[in-house]
Amino acid sequence: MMRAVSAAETAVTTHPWAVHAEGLRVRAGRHLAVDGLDLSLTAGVHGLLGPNGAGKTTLMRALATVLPPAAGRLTLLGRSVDGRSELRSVRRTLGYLPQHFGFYPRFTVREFVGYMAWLKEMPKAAVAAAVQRSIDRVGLTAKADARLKTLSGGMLRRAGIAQAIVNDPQLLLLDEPTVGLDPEQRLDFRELLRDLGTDSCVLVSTHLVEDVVAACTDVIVLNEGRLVWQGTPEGLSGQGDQGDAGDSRAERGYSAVLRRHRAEAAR
Ligand SMILES: Nc1ncnc2c1ncn2[C@@H]1O[C@H](COP(=O)(O)OP(=O)(O)OP(=O)(O)O)[C@@H](O)[C@H]1O
Repeated sequence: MMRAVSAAETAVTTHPWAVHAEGLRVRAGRHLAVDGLDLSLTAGVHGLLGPNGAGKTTLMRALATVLPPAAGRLTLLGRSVDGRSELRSVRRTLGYLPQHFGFYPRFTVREFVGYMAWLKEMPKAAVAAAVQRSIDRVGLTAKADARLKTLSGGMLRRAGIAQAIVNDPQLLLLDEPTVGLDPEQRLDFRELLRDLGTDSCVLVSTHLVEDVVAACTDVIVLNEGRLVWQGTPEGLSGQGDQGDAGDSRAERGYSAVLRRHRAEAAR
C-alpha cells in the first residue's frame, strides 16, 4: 500500500530552502550582531543591504559555517549545521567570498583557486577544468599564471570570486564582492551574478543599492541584527518619497525602510 506523503516531506526533498533561519542569533566577539533573524532563501540572487554594523558580515560568516549560531535554528541546503558530517557535506557545496580574505602572495591565481578546490574536496579529475572555467568566468584568463602579490585590488577580488565559484556551489555567499572593481568589471560581474542565480542561491552583501537593483531578484535589508525588509528591487523603489535621502528611487526606498525601522525602534 502506498503511504501518503505529507507536504512537509516533499518540501524538504524537492524544494529545500537553500537557507532557512528561525530566531537565529550569532555573536561577533561578545556582541550579539545577529539578533533573532528569520530568513528563508531559495534560488536567485539576493542582495543584502544594511548600514555599517548592521550584522551583514556576521550573518554571512554564520551562513558560511565559520561562526556557530548562539541560538535559534539554521539549516543550509536542507541540512542542519550541528554535526561534523553535516558540516562537511554543506561546506563542499558552499562558496564563500569573505570581506577580507587571506591568501598566499606567492601562489598564482591558478594555484590559489586549485588549492581552494582541494579544500572543498572536489574530485581530483575535475579540478583543472573547473579552475580554468572559474578563472575565465571572472575575466582573469590573462592573469591565470600571475602571482597573487602582483595583482591589483580589483583583480584580487576577482580571484576571490573565482575560488568561491570553483565548485559550482548551490549556496554562494559574496561579502562586498564589487569593492575595487572598475565600472566595466562591475557590469560583467552583474551578468555573472544573474547567470549564477539561475540555478543557485546567491547572497550578495553590498553598500551599492544600484548593484542590487541591477542584478538581484530579491532584496534583504538588515538593521541592528534584524531583518527589517524583504522584497523585490521594484518593491524597494516604491518604499520612499522625495524627502528621503538618495539619488535614485531605490536609494530613497532603502533610506525610507531604515528611517521607519529606526522610528519603530525608538517608540
Ligand atoms: N569581533 C568582534 N567583537 C565585538 N564586536 C564585533 C566584532 N565583530 C563585529 N562586531 C560588531 O558587530 C556588529 C555587526 O558587525 P558586522 O561586521 O557584522 O556588520 P556589517 O553590517 O557587516 O558592517 P559593515 O557594513 O561596516 O561591514 C557591529 O556593531 C560590530 O561593531
